[in-house]
Amino acid sequence: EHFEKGVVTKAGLNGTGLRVLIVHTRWNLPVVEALVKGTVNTLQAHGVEATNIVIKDVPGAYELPFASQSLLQSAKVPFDACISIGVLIKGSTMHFEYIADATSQGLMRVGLDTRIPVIFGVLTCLTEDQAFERAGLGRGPSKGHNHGEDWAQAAIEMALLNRG
Ligand SMILES: O=c1[nH]c(NC[C@H](O)[C@H](O)[C@H](O)CO)c([N+](=O)[O-])c(=O)[nH]1
Repeated sequence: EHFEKGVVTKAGLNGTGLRVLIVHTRWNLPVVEALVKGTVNTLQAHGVEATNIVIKDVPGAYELPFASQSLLQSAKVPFDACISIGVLIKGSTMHFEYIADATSQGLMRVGLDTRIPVIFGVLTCLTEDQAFERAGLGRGPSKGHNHGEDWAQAAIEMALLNRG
């Protein structure tokens, strides 16, 4: 295991044969698209076949819990993990706080209720720059780090743990 930016990744994660659902929002789409790309590339780099990655989109972060639950429960072939991706950027009202809290509590509940690991792939940013940096699109001296890479690894690790 090595320690990088607070993420402890496990060496040797093998995702071959795992089926992963990705649900992403359309709000702040350029950042979301970079996060989805980082997630898919990392899943495939760890052996998850492209045919085993299903990608669906919803309007915003508030829709992520319902859509994740609905898609997990209606799947003809069960998923081994779900990665729910969105980008919340603080505006001038309290809207951000309410959505961030509802979405994080909701996604936690979906994982526990469906017994399928749901990875919290929602960036809760105070500024646009924070969002770009956490998608590896940093516009300053550093490009930042694409958190989709971490979410993909967490999904594989949790799916394997859940398989027992
Ligand atoms: O995904 C987001 N949804 C946002 N709002 C929409 C919300 O997620 C729902 O789609 C909407 O409230 C309808 O349910 C955001 N802001 O309001 O700022 C945001 O930054 N990101």
